[in-house]
Amino acid sequence: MTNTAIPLPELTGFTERNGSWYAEDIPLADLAKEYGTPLYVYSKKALSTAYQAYDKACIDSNGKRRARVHYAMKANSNLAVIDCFKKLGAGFDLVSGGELARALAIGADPHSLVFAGVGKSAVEIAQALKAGVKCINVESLAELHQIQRIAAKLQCRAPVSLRVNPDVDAQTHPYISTGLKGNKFGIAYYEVLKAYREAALLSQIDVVGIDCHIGSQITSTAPYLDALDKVLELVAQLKKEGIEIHHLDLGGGLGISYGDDNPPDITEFTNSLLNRVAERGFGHLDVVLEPGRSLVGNAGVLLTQVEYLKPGTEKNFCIVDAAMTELMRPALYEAYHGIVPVQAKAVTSVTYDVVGPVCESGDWLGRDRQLAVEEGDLLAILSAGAYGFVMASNYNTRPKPAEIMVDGKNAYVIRAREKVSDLFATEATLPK
Ligand SMILES: Cc1ncc(COP(=O)(O)O)c(C=O)c1O
Ligand SMILES: N[C@@H](CCCC[NH3+])C(=O)O
Repeated sequence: MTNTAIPLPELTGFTERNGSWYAEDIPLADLAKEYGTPLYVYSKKALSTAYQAYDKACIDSNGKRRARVHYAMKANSNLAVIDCFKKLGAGFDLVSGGELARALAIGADPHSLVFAGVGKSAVEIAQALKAGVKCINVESLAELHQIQRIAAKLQCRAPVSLRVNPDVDAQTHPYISTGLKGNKFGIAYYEVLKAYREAALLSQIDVVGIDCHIGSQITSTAPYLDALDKVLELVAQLKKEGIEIHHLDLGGGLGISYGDDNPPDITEFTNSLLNRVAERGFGHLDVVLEPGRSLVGNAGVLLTQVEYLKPGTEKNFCIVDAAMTELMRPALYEAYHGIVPVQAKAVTSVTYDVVGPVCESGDWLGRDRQLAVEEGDLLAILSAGAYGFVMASNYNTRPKPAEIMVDGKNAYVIRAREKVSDLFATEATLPK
């Protein structure tokens, strides 16, 4: 039992039965025994359920598709995860040449790829153009001209959307707000029309859409609707000027529940946005949605073993074998993740800070948690499917953990644990 005041998030693929936690039909303890810890475990059922919730709202009551999901793979780019979404019909939102390579490696249709990012390199722009992506989301005039030059050199045309910075407060952690005028992202609202006029005159540029993404872990629909209204005003003005937009990219950012957050339900949220687009008379536009976290966040847990219990006068520490190197969110954003013992134990519960072995006091995974645990027990850190493994590092020469996908009674290794020797295999000492 965890006696924290914060409730556990609602989970699809992970359940507690008679005091033991399962991933679908497999006890988490069996996975830890077979594959070791720390270990990322994902549920295929949870991925599919979240995707289907979006897809349901993307199709109107007459069976017409009004929006498409382009999964933002930065949240979790394991090939098995992105392949699962590809098979369900998703396109992808990419932010680097590396992510483009992943999409191509699973055979994604280039026309299902949107390439975003505030600082795309010339090499990445050329890679995207050569691959034939659906659209490059442009974040500055300087980048627009860079794309024009590269497309001229490659003798191709570049399909672009301009990313609008609507100056809307997404009411999220300041590090992951992207739609305020003080953020580095997008083109300032008052400069967007001018930028479109300029884009329309460039020989290699095809203006195909408009884009907006206001932040991440957003738990209310209101800021989306504010941003959407502002974007649609621009689309109307562009139409008057003869600049036709074909698609409207509303970005991602819908939050999940980590415990006591209360984000809107995926289908309701998507319906609110798409209904607003139709009400304002823009139902003819193709809508692109770029969710990341809301598709994968609650589809993954991080398993870790208790190494030592260290009682103290100020604090009691539960020292585990996972750290900020496996899950950086608490250290970076003071983010909360539910933590549960994988098998309930009849021992006294104590308030602990759950911390890792890394040499930083910021290396904590949970603070002030009531846990009934003994050394050697397993803990599951919940809601770790998004921005978990992808933000892992090798700090302290720690190998990155394995990732496992559970599908019913079956478990697959979708990434092997790194070997320590791989971590310095490309380094060399100086010649004598
Ligand atoms: C442009 C863009 N699209 C989509 C996303 C996905 O966001 P989230 O994982 O919050 O849905 C992000 C990340 O914030 C982003 O920067
Ligand atoms: N890494 C962040 C989200 C960043 C979203 C990408 N723009 C998190 O863990 O919450």
